[in-house]
Amino acid sequence: MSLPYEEPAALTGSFSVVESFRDFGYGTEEPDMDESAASPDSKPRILLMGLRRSGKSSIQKVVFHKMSPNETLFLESTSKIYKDDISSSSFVNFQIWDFPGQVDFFDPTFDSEMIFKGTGALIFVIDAQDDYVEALGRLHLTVSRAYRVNPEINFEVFIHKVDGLSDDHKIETQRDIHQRANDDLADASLEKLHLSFYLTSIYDHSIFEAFSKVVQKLIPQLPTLENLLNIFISHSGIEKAFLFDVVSKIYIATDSSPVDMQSYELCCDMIDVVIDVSCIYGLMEDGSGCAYDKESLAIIKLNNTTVLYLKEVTKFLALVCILREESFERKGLIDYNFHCFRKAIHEVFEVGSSAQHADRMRAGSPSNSLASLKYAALNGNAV
Ligand SMILES: Nc1nc2c(ncn2[C@@H]2O[C@H](COP(=O)(O)OP(=O)(O)OP(=O)(O)O)[C@@H](O)[C@H]2O)c(=O)[nH]1
Repeated sequence: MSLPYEEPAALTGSFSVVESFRDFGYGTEEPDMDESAASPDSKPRILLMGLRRSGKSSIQKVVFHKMSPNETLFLESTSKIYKDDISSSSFVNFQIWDFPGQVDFFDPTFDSEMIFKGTGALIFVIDAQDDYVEALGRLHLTVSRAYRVNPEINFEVFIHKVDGLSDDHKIETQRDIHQRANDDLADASLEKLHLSFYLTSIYDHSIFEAFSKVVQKLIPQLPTLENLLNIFISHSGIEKAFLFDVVSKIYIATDSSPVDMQSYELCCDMIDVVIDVSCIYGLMEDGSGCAYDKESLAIIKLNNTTVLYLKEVTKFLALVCILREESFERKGLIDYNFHCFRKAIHEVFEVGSSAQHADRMRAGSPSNSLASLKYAALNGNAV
């Protein structure tokens, strides 16, 4: 039985402007004429590869199309490359190409030049519940071939379906796969080819976390975003802040304190609550209106003196913060600093018109307002 193709969540339809990066095929809030004219195939891409039934389509459907994990049981095997352009619904502005498990690199119709040249990341999915010897052989063949065409690709290995494994077994499997894959590369004198490994499952948040990290590596402005988040939280008494792509719940940046899974899950759940409540009570009677827009703001006080604070940053992005109740007493300060932060984010992504962008590029100077941004410090002084 095949499931009908699922449109991204309801909130996507209400978005009206395009927000995206420029350097890696990302644009500005004003739709760029060149980009809108560009063929979807020219967009940078993330490839999902791996053996049959390893879980590639499930990952793509769960992360980007809100399919519930249980529904993936009914997904049919992919028989040809499925190109999914998610840029209309998400900040993540590239294509995801889902490959069929039986792809044959030696088939003359397989154009590796065309496929690997415009690729930003290649995700190789290994089913950890299955015998992975064949998958390791396939991984080696795939990455070595892709590396020869394009050494700039980020190679990411998802050790997938780990929900069926005990904690010890997970660690052991990861160690073993890591060791064998790198030995194979060393034997082929491909030590420079770097593989990153993630333990993933569609039945918890690990798949969103892993995808977040894959996407972050493709964001040229990541250090700037992290810096802005660091400044924002340190001046506002906030413990942790994530910049979320609302539709996919991928976090595209966070401050430099370590991410613990629980905080990330808490923030993901908050997004779900906000969107659900907004869909029920925020839309017009005829169903028109936006579930997520400029006014989107939510504060949730937990019974352990923790406060969750969500605010709209751009039409695709939300800032979700975790802070203590005492710090939230200075809400005015937080709001002021958020205002500065939001402005800076818009500057980073060149929210201005494409003409302004071109002018700045010609002048070679960063934006003035970003340089002159002033946060209010906790002691009241501007910094
Ligand atoms: N337990 C578990 N099962 C999963 C997970 N992800 C996917 N599956 C299951 O794995 C099976 C295969 O998933 P698909 O997404 O169709 O696999 P695929 O790699 O796209 O398969 P092909 O299209 O044949 O290449 C489905 O029954 C999924 O429900 C996971 O994280 N945990």
